[in-house]
Amino acid sequence: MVDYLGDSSYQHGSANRIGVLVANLGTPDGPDPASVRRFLADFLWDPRVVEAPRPIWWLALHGVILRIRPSKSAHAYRQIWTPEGSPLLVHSSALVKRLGEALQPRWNAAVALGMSYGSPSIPQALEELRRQGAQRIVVLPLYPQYSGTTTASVFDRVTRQLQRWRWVPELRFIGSYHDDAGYVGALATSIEQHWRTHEKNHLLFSFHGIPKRYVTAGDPYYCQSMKTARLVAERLSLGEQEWSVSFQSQVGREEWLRPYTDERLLEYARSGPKRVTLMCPGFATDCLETLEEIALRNRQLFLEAGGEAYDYIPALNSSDAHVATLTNLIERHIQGWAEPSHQTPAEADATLRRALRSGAQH
Ligand SMILES: C=CC1=C(C)c2cc3[nH]c(cc4nc(cc5[nH]c(cc1n2)c(C)c5CCC(=O)O)C(CCC(=O)O)=C4C)c(C)c3C=C
Ligand SMILES: [Fe+2]
Ligand SMILES: [Fe+2]
Repeated sequence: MVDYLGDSSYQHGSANRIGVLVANLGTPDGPDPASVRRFLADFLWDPRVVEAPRPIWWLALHGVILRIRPSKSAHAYRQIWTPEGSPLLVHSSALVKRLGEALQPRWNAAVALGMSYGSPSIPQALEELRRQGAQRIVVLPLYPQYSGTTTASVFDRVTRQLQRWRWVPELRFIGSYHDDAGYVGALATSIEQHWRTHEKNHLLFSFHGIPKRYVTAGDPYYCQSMKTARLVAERLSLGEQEWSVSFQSQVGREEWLRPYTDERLLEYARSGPKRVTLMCPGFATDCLETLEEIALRNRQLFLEAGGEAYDYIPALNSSDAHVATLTNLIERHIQGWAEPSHQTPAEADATLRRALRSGAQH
């Protein structure tokens, strides 16, 4: 159970460092059915994601879903796969690299990317932070709106791994940033910039859906999504007819949050507005659900049903505005941890080594 008994170098490398674990959902290792199957088996078995009685769900998952969905999803992944790999991983890695460049010099913080499903995993990221001497860890799930299905599964994976640590770090967990002024401002600026070079059309905010039942049971996701959309619309001084919200990516037969993005787009294609701008504020980075479902599939659906114009505004990804916003968010959660240091990390290390040599207990 405890892996680190007798590891004398444990956390002494650069004592008292701050670690930042940036978490995202994850993605398959490749756009082939076998890789997608491995990813979906892990993802869809998470009781945070699918709340169903385990034995029945196991039979449905392994008996039906994992026999059909992997090849369909692999086909979708192939439409958006890049030479560098899955867009979600490419954008998340670039974002985390830039966050590291911003946070390392100011706080001597170590930053690592960990995914709930697939790799790099959350345990891998935590072990990397531990190796780098992180004794205080901020966890930032890249989900602006809290949901039990996403944010809480990051929490589960973090705490499950920390149960194996002898010396658990101090921990701060960022639950959501759906109404953060920097985040709202970055979205609004991104839309304004888009409208400088494209026509200003009806703005449809499409969020990933979840089963309606979860919201009825207390998940704040719907309210936080609506608030984000309202705040961005207010920043842009949009009138009531100029924007709306919908929910995408339903899976299965149960009712999910409405209106569904594809159904809403078909209504718009028939009876207007026939010219739309799409944005997905709930996705910190572009991924299958934005690039294949929104930018390709729904665009085609809309235009073939009589729609006239359809623009997709990319996620914030590793843009300057996103890096600045998240750096600021993390720094606010570091406050009070990072006291002005009277010793450089090297001096602190030397002090510790002296103490250990002189036989001091620790
Ligand atoms: C079956 C239930 C699902 C729930 C509930 C759910 C919630 C949810 N998901 C995201 C973000 C992402 N989901 C992504 C892919 C994806 N999601 C589901 C199912 C549920 N999601 C599936 C089966 C898949 C895999 C792809 C497919 O087969 O359709 C992704 C993209 C991953 C990628 O590799 O690019 C993201 C991101 C949120 C934010 C959310 C609840 C708020
Ligand atoms: Fe999803
Ligand atoms: Fe999907």
